[in-house]
Amino acid sequence: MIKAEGLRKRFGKIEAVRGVSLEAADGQITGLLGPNGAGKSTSLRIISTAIGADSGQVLVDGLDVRHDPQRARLGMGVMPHDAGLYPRLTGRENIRYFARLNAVPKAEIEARIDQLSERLEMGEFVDRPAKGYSQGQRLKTALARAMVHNPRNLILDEPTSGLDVMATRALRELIRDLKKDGFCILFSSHVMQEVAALCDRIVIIAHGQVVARGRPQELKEQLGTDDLEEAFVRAIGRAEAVQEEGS
Ligand SMILES: Nc1ncnc2c1ncn2[C@@H]1O[C@H](COP(=O)(O)OP(=O)(O)OP(=O)(O)O)[C@@H](O)[C@H]1O
Repeated sequence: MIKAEGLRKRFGKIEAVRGVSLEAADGQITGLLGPNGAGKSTSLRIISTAIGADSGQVLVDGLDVRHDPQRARLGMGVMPHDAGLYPRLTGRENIRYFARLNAVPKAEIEARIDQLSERLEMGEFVDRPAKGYSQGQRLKTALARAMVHNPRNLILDEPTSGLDVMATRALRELIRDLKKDGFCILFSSHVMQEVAALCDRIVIIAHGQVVARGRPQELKEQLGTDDLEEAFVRAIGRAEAVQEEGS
């Protein structure tokens, strides 16, 4: 369970995140949806402790990430926007390195990697250097790495970006399976169809602020349309109108 309250983050003159609050429950898929530059990655980076917020609070399974970042991190698996693999290491070595960082008992590491490699259908490439990986192979390795310490909360930043149709479908299936297993999944996307296909709850963000939230059906009702894509466009349009009034 992830709970963020009043997150704010400024980079010089740019206020990237301006009071974002959101909740992602166990056994649910929560989508953070917004156009380019809306503040999705920054919010997820704050939640996953990659960067600190200027203000606001993040609780992961009730633990305040600022007070106990190490313990909070053990409860989270994070797949950043750029997979961030070490190119000279093989997939297995990348995953093993993370397992050690996250205090997975040495005796369990190889079995865990084999299990994940099978679940994610990594095949022979897991033992090849990451340097030559395709985008899909990079993502699978990054996901295995995020899951190696068996965290209950998964944070995925644009997980399907750059994947072909088949790989996107496979990843969606996997995310649905993880949901059935009770994981709390929070992922970001700028593609409405992507979020519509997967999410139980959607949080729409624009200009660093949450502009609408709810189940897909609730969003359609709130924004007065039967079409989820149109609902997204209307929510963003309203945020832009408010932004222009204020400037
Ligand atoms: N390290 C940084 N230094 C300066 N500005 C930054 C930094 N990180 C993010 N920003 C700015 O903050 C704003 C929000 O960026 P962010 O990456 O969170 O958006 P996003 O919603 O994830 O966008 P995208 O869909 O394009 O990845 C943007 O204007 C971006 O340029």
